[in-house]
Amino acid sequence: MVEEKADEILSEADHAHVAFLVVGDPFGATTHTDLVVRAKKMAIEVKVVHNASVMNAIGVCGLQLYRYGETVSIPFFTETWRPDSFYEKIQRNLSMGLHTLCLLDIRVKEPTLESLCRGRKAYEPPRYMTINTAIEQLLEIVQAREEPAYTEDTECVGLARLGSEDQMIVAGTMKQLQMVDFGAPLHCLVITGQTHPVEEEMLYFYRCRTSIQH
Ligand SMILES: C[S@@+](CC[C@H](N)C(=O)[O-])C[C@H]1O[C@@H](n2cnc3c(N)ncnc32)[C@H](O)[C@@H]1O
Repeated sequence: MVEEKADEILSEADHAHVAFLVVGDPFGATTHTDLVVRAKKMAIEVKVVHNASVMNAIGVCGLQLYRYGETVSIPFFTETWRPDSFYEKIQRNLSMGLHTLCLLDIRVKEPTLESLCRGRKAYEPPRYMTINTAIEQLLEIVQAREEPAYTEDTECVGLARLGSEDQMIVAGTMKQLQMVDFGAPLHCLVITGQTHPVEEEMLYFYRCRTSIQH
């Protein structure tokens, strides 16, 4: 709705107070910033209540928020659509020694192919990308590259259900993390850049061992 029918949200503000609730921080997504820009252009007063975001909650793994480069989003690959534009961003971050936060695709309310053809409303079951699928796709796109920015031995941190009682954080190589069952969504992944000794000390607590880490 915020992407396609923002006008409906904004036009209500003519005669009523409108609240727009988001997951995470309102400025954790560009579409929300766009909504504020449009509201301001229409002279609608905007008040923001900030919230915790995945963008700062990942600090829990010990990698310093100051030492991250551009965040990337990893979409589900399909048979015919396998975009890899995130690769250059990861490469750039790693060349500067910076960490990369990878946000993983969420597919909810996706119309089924059948419903699109028949004009009836039916949706695919929701899908949330796991850390395992993200790593599989990340490794697939470096297969054909001569000097890949990362390999299956690159250090990463996988984080699941951040902020909940059963959050799970495991540090290890891509190959190691691929073997871990992170459980229910949401998942995200950090590709580790150069680390400071204090970052290493903290990562030690989450290092991939034979038992599952919490
Ligand atoms: C498009 S981002 C939206 C972020 C949100 N606006 C915020 O500020 O937190 C959604 C992605 O962030 C990551 N994410 C959000 N919350 C998370 C959590 N609690 N634990 C792990 N990953 C999370 C997942 O990869 C998820 O698919």
